[in-house]
Amino acid sequence: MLLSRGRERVVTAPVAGAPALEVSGVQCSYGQVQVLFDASLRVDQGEMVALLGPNGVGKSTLLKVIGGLLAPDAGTVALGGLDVTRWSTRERIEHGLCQVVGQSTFGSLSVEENLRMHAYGAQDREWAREAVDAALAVFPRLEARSAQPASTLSGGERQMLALAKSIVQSPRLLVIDEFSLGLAPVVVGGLLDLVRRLNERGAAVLVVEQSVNVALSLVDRAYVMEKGRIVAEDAAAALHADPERVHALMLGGHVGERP
Ligand SMILES: Nc1ncnc2c1ncn2[C@@H]1O[C@H](COP(=O)(O)OP(=O)(O)OP(=O)(O)O)[C@@H](O)[C@H]1O
Repeated sequence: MLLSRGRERVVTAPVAGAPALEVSGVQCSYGQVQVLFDASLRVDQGEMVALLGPNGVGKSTLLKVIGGLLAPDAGTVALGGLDVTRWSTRERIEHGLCQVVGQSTFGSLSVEENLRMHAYGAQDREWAREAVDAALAVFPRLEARSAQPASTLSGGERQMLALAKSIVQSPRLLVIDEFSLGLAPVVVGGLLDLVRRLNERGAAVLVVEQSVNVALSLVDRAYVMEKGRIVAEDAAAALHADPERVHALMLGGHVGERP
């Protein structure tokens, strides 16, 4: 089914019951150097999943493939049951993908202007205004700073703004890369609550996170990546209960090989 919203937008509705995200057999290279080898993972609708692994194993590269920033040499990416492997990043966003990478904001614009900019993509002014108000209501710290330039926000507040943008977008799939990086534990705790709330509002979540404890406290299931391959997959509770196994996996051991 095709949905039209605004002049240029033609968005395809997801297939009922299909996973929010399905990555199958992805191979990817930078020049002659292959970085991803047959990488596959799935995030069901309403599910929260973590992608774990030591530095440099290919996690961010896989996120770039999911976001359409890198074309895979082989394999497919499906969002809501639709093969989007050849879709542009913009088309994927219109189809419900939102990627939160770092603390990306426009520093010279105010908090509110940053949010409105994201909402403009909707080309529906009334909806945009409501979405910005709803996002500010979820983040009282941002609401109090709505007129302040984003460049003057703290790291945690900037991360909140990045997440608030995702509320404005109402994504079906929220992909977050390293949101705890450099933030105080109390701020991370608040952000985790907000991601849970976004999930309750219907977003499936894929999070790449260096801190295993942070990730496992949030998600239902986790994949572990090593040297461009997914080498383990388990329920977060099972991984949480077996810190030695997780430690070995994060050090690049081969414990708990994927069948
Ligand atoms: N633009 C690029 N050109 C060439 N090589 C790259 C490029 N980006 C990443 N790489 C290499 O690809 C490999 C995987 O990098 P990637 O950033 O995906 O790993 P990661 O698991 O996200 O690491 P980290 O946890 O440290 O962020 C690394 O060896 C990295 O040096």
